[in-house]
Amino acid sequence: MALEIWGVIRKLKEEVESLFMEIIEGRRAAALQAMAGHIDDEDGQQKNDYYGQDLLGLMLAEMEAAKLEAAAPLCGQRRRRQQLGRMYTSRQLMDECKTFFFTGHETTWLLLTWTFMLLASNPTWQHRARQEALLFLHQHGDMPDFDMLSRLKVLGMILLESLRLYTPATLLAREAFSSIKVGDLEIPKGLSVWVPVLAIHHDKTIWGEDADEFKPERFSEGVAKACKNQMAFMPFSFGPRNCVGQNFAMMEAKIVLCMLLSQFTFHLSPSYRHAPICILTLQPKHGVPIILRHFRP
Ligand code: HEM
Repeated sequence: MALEIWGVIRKLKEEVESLFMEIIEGRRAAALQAMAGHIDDEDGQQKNDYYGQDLLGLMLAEMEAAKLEAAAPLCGQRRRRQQLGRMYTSRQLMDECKTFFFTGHETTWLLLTWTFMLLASNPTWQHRARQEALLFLHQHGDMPDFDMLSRLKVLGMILLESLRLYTPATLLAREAFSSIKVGDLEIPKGLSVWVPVLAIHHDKTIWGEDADEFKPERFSEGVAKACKNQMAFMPFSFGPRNCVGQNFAMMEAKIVLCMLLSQFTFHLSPSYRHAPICILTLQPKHGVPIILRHFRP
């Protein structure tokens, strides 16, 4: 049985990797074709956006630039690029794509899924969120920028409370590279340390007796005032390996919420069964069926 599972995992891994490789090679081929047809822009400068402006495009353009520089006589810039390790192989590029896809996709859909469940079960907060979204869209139109989105206070509080109660990444794993002492704890070299984020987010000694309740107002004056120790709120982790996509994720979630709240009301389907389970991330075992109704202001 165990061997069978490893076989399935290996097959899935190969499938995912060949899919990413196909995307990368497809992008490269399209860029080469575009370059062959149109080398210079109006100022006679070589264009560098043939690969596209998304993350994959930027990484491919950087790889190409590093390759060209490697072929040129050694200069300061070339040395700098090599120092920064930008001479990626296609395999490394594919690994980067995998990291971003898996860390960025599932976590964000889980944040949105749990937030819709919470709003559908809390009509008062749903109403407050919709009022804010409608006012925001009225003031800023369809193309809000990052600064504007950061002013969405009610939606921000709701998302933080959702990240606290149903944090997508339920635990953080680390390994001690050397023996250290943390408070009273002696941690020997090589020990695996798991930080139980979900349990910390529900700890009544930190958040109060209402720790299990949905109360976005606890974040009305920021994270520092919401609990006894602001390090206890860690949906995106802390330190040098924390989430590089956290601002992007919050921005994305606010845009999706604004758009849907302005057009629909949400109600939990009677078939909804509340069953969060941890499969690395915190997922609704039976999904979150929601009934949408067109909203007319
Ligand atoms: C609600 C959404 C998200 C949550 C809750 C989340 C959570 C986390 C957490 C807890 C970590 C640290 C893991 C650890 O320390 O072991 C992490 C790392 C990471 N996240 Fe996110 N993430 C989210 C969205 C995103 C998005 C949208 C992206 C990319 C666009 C992203 C990219 C990454 C990457 C690349 C890392 C690894 C950073 C490193 O190892 O240096 N995440 N994320």
